[in-house]
Amino acid sequence: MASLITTKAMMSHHHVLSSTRITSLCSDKSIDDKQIKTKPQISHRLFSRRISGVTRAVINLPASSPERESVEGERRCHVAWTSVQQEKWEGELTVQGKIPTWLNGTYLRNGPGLWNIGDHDFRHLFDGYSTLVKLQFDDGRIFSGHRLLESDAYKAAKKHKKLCYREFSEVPKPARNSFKNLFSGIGELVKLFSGESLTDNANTGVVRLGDGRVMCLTETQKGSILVDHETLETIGKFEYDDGLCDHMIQSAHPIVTETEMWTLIPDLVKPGYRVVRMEAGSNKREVVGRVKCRAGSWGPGWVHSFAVTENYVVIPEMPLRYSVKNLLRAEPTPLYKFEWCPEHGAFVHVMSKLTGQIVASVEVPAYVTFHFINAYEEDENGDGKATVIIADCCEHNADTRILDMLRLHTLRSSHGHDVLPDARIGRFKIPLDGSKYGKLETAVEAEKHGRAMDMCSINPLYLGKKYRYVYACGAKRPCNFPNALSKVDIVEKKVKNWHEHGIIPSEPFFVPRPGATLEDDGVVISIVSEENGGSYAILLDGSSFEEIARAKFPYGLPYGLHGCWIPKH
Ligand SMILES: CC(=O)/C=C/C=C(C)/C=C/C1=C(C)CCCC1(C)C
Ligand SMILES: CC(/C=C/C=O)=C\C=C\C=O
Ligand SMILES: [Fe+2]
Repeated sequence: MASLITTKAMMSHHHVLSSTRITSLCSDKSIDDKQIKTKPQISHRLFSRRISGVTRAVINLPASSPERESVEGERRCHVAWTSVQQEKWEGELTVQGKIPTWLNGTYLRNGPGLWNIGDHDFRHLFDGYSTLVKLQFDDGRIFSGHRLLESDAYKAAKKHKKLCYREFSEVPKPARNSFKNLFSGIGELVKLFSGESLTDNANTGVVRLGDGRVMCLTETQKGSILVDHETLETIGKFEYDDGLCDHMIQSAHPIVTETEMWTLIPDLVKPGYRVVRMEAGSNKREVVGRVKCRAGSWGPGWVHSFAVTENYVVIPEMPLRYSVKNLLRAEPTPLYKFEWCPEHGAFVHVMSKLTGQIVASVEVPAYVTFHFINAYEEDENGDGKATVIIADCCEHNADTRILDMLRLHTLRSSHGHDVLPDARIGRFKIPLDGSKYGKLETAVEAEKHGRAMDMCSINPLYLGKKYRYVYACGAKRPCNFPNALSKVDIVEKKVKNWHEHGIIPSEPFFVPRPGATLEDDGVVISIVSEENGGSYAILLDGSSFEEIARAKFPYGLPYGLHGCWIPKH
């Protein structure tokens, strides 16, 4: 059987893994002929298909695969939007350059990596099944691997060869029998509001909790799943022990420190958000306070992420709002489960972490953001009392088109075309003096980072504090998706960009050097999908933003979303 896994990788992963644990379909030398014949077939039925109009990259397919023949001569789509071809792989990567000796630990990245079940192709980037990728840095070497997360949604899809749970844009097909339909329609409604039909496909983020547990997340509360960061095995659901789960949804990006976790739980019935805190080591979230939405009876604003300062929680109320009407629709609307209601205002609320009281609630210009970057308190009078909250986010110029640009068909068919809507670093200024209005300004001229801005990270030691550097995906135009890594100095308003032709890099993740005193003393890690179907991990110097090292994967990895760092103990 032809395999892309190089001999070197096959030999060297024995350094970290016992051979019995190597279960990759292509890399395991120990599997016998029978397994070789059956396993890839099972895998191909689930994983490998032609996509309408375009074809998946074929680089992972065995030379003899019938799939290879059927795709020869057709246009390939970028590997970033191509499903992984096997459930798991592990091996050592060959490093070019030199990994800093202090970089010991695991970078773990989550993201949707499988976008089809049987004959059914998913519609949206956010629908894909969670695929974890690890880069384990060990004394200058990198041991790597990927693995599909064993969520109930993925396991059911694999077993029944069809979609069984509601994903971001996909809804399982109702039963065919029309008599049954009436009852099943009511049943579906009940299942939606009980959360039963919602996905637990935790494909968005991954965090290391203060007690060392590693949790994958998405926007459904069921989609909080614990994993083993070394084997990438799924441990099981994170069981919240607090009775707050009837609220079904959550922010995909909790804010986690060594001692606690903060998150937001939107309330679809009485539009608002619960602000909750969970102590490290606990499974119990305590409600610190509640924010009532300003836009009256409309659904709460979509809250993918939020921000904190040292003393406050910054809660966005975007004009892009959850829509119960759209939630009930089987077919997606242009804005999926949301609706755009700028006429009802855009707001930002600020809550005291200590008392749960709202200390500011301001109207701001309309905005669209997935990701807050950071926030801090500014003391304009120099008397030690905060007068204004600064909150920065990746802002899409209040243009909701970005949500639909992330449809897989668009991503696959428009590579190289300049169709990516402009984005910027949006800076909210929220006065703490009771003013009605806050400001939203462009922090740094967007042209300097190619008018794309998303998937950000900062030095985690500056969380909630005055800071200077943002690492994010920017662009080298023309492009249909952020295709560069950018380091933005928001104080000096300077940008350093890193780009190679045809690439799609994932979130640049900053890891500080232990003992460093400068904010940008550290490295930036990203995983890059290449136009030729390959992929590599890249390490940039946090200060110069120049390449320090790279390590090629023996196969192409799709785009991924967010990552975390787990230091070696
Ligand atoms: C990948 C990513 O960034 C976002 C994923 C969001 C998901 C899976 C949202 C799912 C939802 C449902 C399945 C129904 C309820 C609404 C909503 C939270 C949007
Ligand atoms: C990948 C993305 C936006 C890119 C646009 O420029 C958003 C991802 C959101 C979820 O994590
Ligand atoms: Fe996100």
